Amino acid sequence: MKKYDAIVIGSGQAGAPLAKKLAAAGMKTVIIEKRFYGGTCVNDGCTPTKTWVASAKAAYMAGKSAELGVPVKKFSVNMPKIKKRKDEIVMRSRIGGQHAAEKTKGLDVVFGEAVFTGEKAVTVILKNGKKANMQADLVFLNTGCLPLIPEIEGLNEIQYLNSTTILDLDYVPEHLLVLGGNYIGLEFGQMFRRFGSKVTILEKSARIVAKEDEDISAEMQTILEAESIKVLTNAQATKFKQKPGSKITATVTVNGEEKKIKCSHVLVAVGRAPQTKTLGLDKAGIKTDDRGFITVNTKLETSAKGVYALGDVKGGPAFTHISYNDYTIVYRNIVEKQKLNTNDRPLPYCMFTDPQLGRIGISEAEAKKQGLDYKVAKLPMAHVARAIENGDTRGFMKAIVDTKTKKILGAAVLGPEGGEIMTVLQMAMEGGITYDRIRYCVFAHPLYSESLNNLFMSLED
Ligand SMILES: Cc1cc2nc3c(=O)[nH]c(=O)nc-3n(C[C@H](O)[C@H](O)[C@H](O)COP(=O)(O)OP(=O)(O)OC[C@H]3O[C@@H](n4cnc5c(N)ncnc54)[C@H](O)[C@@H]3O)c2cc1C
Ligand SMILES: NC(=O)c1ccc[n+]([C@@H]2O[C@H](COP(=O)([O-])OP(=O)(O)OC[C@H]3O[C@@H](n4cnc5c(N)ncnc54)[C@H](O)[C@@H]3O)[C@@H](O)[C@H]2O)c1
Repeated sequence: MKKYDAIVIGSGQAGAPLAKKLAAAGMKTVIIEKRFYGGTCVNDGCTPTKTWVASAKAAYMAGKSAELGVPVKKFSVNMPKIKKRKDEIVMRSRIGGQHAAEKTKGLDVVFGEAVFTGEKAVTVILKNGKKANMQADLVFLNTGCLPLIPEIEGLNEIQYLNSTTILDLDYVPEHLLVLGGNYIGLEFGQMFRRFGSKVTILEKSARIVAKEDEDISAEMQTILEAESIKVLTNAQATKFKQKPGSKITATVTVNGEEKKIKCSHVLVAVGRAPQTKTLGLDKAGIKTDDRGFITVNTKLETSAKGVYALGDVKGGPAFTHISYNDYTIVYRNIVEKQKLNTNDRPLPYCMFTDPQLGRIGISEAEAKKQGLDYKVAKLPMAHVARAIENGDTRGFMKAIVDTKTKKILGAAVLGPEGGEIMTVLQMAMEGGITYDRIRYCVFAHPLYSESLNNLFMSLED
């Protein structure tokens, strides 16, 4: 039994930086990874998808360039090259992270699957089949999630894709049927439409991006439909069938009516499930909720003292920046003896459709539900000088403000550089800068953010 000060399980966006920092702080640390160093963000999430979003944007711009007076007579999508570029960027990031960890003094990097055998005791089933037993007073779980696969008749008999396996494609599917109309479904759906696939999106809720305000869902749908993406809401697949060598037939219910859709590929994008089943959590007294997510307090400590869960595996918002922030909270509390908790942090996020949807704070629906005294400022991108100049006026900016204090409570920016504009508003929120000040702020012309003047001019005092 090897004794460490800290065991980190999973090399995701919390585990990898945490392990290095703990070792640098003088704690003998081991990080255990069963698959690829860097976890989801680097290998199957943000890095590969945003690399493909860039290729898809290039295809979109090539098709649109005539509008800007630069006709591109003929262009093609070279999927093997697009995949190779993505693989190279992923590999650089994966290997870079792994080498940096391996070079860190006081840190052991072990490849294998970790399983609890007791309180603070872990066995690793190594890649060569051998076992390694280890123990530590502090254990950090950063085991992440995997795509959730719903039980639908015939789904397991077809070769469906998920957000990981779709990244292996080196060709463009003829007709991609996407289950799920949120982050993964919309980002991949738009991407593959731009690569040349016919795309149909099935969303079980009454609208896509269903957690956002209704005007966001409606505008997003208009944007996608303008690219000839078929969006079906109140829609669910009930059965899949495929005869050898022929197309997949999906039986779907749309608004209660049954119909058949023939497609060449199916992408399942209906959420993600935690990787906790095989961890042996019961051996260590670590509790989960009914969906298997690890229960933590606001300091990210689990029901077992000295065992922490970070990132997606603890449930709640599943974003790289949240996982990374989890690491800083845990590290600063343990090593720097601070008293940080998860309640005090903002929750920004950005959906990387084109245009992006940048979001921070509360939505209009939430303000209404909470009975707040609020006002809504709204500005169509068609009124934004930079958007007109760039020839892309899709979307709008929207901010929810407190009527009395004039503070910004939340914002949604669906438009070009929506994530960056949202971040400007996030900084104003964090700094307590009120909307009446932003209205007269001097911003460089003609930036998108300059239009925050006009956004808040739209409010009557
Ligand atoms: C397609 C896609 C696109 C995304 N795009 C974005 C985006 O643009 N922006 C954003 O903020 N977020 C995005 N996300 C979400 C983001 O990737 C995750 O929230 C983020 O990676 C956090 O992951 P994590 O740190 O919780 O763990 P992960 O990165 O999932 O790492 C967990 C690691 O633990 C390992 N592991 C699991 N069990 C064991 C075990 N028993 N023993 C050893 N190792 C184990 C796994 O192999 C894995 O490497 C995207 C996700 C997907 C799927
Ligand atoms: N840009 C980003 O930050 C980004 C990008 C991709 C993924 N992610 C993260 O990954 C997580 C997973 O993304 P996701 O899009 O798979 O999950 P999600 O939970 O965000 O959305 C799943 C969607 O599928 C719908 N759905 C559920 N069951 C369905 C069914 N049987 N048929 C049709 N629709 C169904 C849901 O109503 C929902 O709209 C997200 O929570 C997000 O945090 C983030």
